[in-house]
Amino acid sequence: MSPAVGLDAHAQLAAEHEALIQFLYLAPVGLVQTGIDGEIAMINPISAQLLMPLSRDGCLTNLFAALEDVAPELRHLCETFARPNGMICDGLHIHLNSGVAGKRMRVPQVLSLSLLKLDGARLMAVLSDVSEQVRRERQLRQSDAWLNALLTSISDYALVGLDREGRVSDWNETIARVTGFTPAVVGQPYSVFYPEGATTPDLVGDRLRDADANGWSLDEGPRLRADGSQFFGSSMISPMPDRDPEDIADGEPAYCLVLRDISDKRDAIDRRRRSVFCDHLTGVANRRAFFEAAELELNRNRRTPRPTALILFDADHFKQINDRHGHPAGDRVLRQLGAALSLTFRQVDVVARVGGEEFAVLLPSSTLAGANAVAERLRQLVEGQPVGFEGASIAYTVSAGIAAIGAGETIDLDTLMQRADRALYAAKAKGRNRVVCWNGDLDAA
Ligand SMILES: Nc1nc2c(ncn2[C@@H]2O[C@H](COP(=O)(O)OP(=O)(O)OP(=O)(O)O)[C@@H](O)[C@H]2O)c(=O)[nH]1
Repeated sequence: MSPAVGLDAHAQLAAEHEALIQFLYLAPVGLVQTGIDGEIAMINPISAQLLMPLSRDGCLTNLFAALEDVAPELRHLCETFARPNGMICDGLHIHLNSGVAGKRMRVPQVLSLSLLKLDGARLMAVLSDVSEQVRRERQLRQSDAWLNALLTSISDYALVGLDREGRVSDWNETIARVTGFTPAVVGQPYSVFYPEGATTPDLVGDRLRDADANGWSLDEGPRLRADGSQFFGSSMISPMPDRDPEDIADGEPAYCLVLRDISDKRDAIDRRRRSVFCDHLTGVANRRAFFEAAELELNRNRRTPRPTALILFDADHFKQINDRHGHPAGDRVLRQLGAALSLTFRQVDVVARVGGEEFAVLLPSSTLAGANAVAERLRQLVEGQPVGFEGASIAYTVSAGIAAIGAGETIDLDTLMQRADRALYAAKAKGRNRVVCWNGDLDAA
């Protein structure tokens, strides 16, 4: 090798060494190069900052000595490392609180140390402050422990995570305890906990929107266990706190459903509800309950367009029944009609007595044709079932008028009621004991 070439190579080596030193100094982690006995040959500023609080006399000359109080095993670990090079320890957590004075915030509490044997004479240590990460992990473990304690100790609540579409996002013991459902329930809409007719896909979505708008949505009524048996329950849905809907991936929990078995409170709840919202004679909803429910449904309808139908039923020649058999007999007929309506319509339909012998039924998510079919079934049922009263058999019939809101149509409740009323009037005019659906011609007539 000529002297000139040797000089060039030497200069290049020196430059590379300089660049390496620069890197070590600027690296975002603590780096310390030591001899095999821990004597420090090079230390970058971050390491110095992390290790200085550990130094007893204020000078850092030996890594093992600096860490003696908090990681006394380190020296022995290196001495017994037999291989010529390799990783002596990787991400060893060194807890500083016990040996180091000053536990104020910002003073590192936990260091992570990786120690690499470079060759027979040199070690390289990589140090970082992982206090925050360890604190978060501990917090997470504590929250998990709390949650587990809750999940194992509560017996009459089921805590169900729901995804953005209202599907069960994960399973836990409380779901099994209250409903008997296995992990196979994951991915199913939460209506799986409702008996048939107690909710519809539209209502499932409505409750989620209500929870978004108001912070929560509560409903009470019959609930279903996995074995098909029912219980009286309350369902409270609330959006997961502090979660941006945009950030929630498919299948991740977006809502929390608290399903509670309140069978023991059913009587009290029923009594309270009946006294405010039920018609005292027939037990179906009263006028007030009907108009409240109908307004609510039409508001939902405006937000999420879908068909909704309204049927008005009126007992035919009811005055004659009263006149011929007496008022108590008339009352019996009205009670029987209320019961027949409750049995014929779904639980999501609102059956109400809105006048003396007039009943209204609001059918969410139903078309005119669908409502017509059920109204006709009810008409035939009444016609074929005379009411027994004090030895007399009282045959009677009903007439019905139906109006509906098509998906995307916006009609207010007054207009809907007027249309159903006109259809009912037409049914009476055509001879009674029939069902008539509203159409534009009725308005003209
Ligand atoms: N028993 C009983 N009768 C009632 C009650 N409320 C209203 N009525 C009676 O229902 C009858 C309604 O009579 P109308 O409005 O003339 O109607 P209708 O006889 O049914 O004749 P159409 O409706 O035209 O077929 C009246 O006689 C009322 O007194 C009630 O709670 N109990």
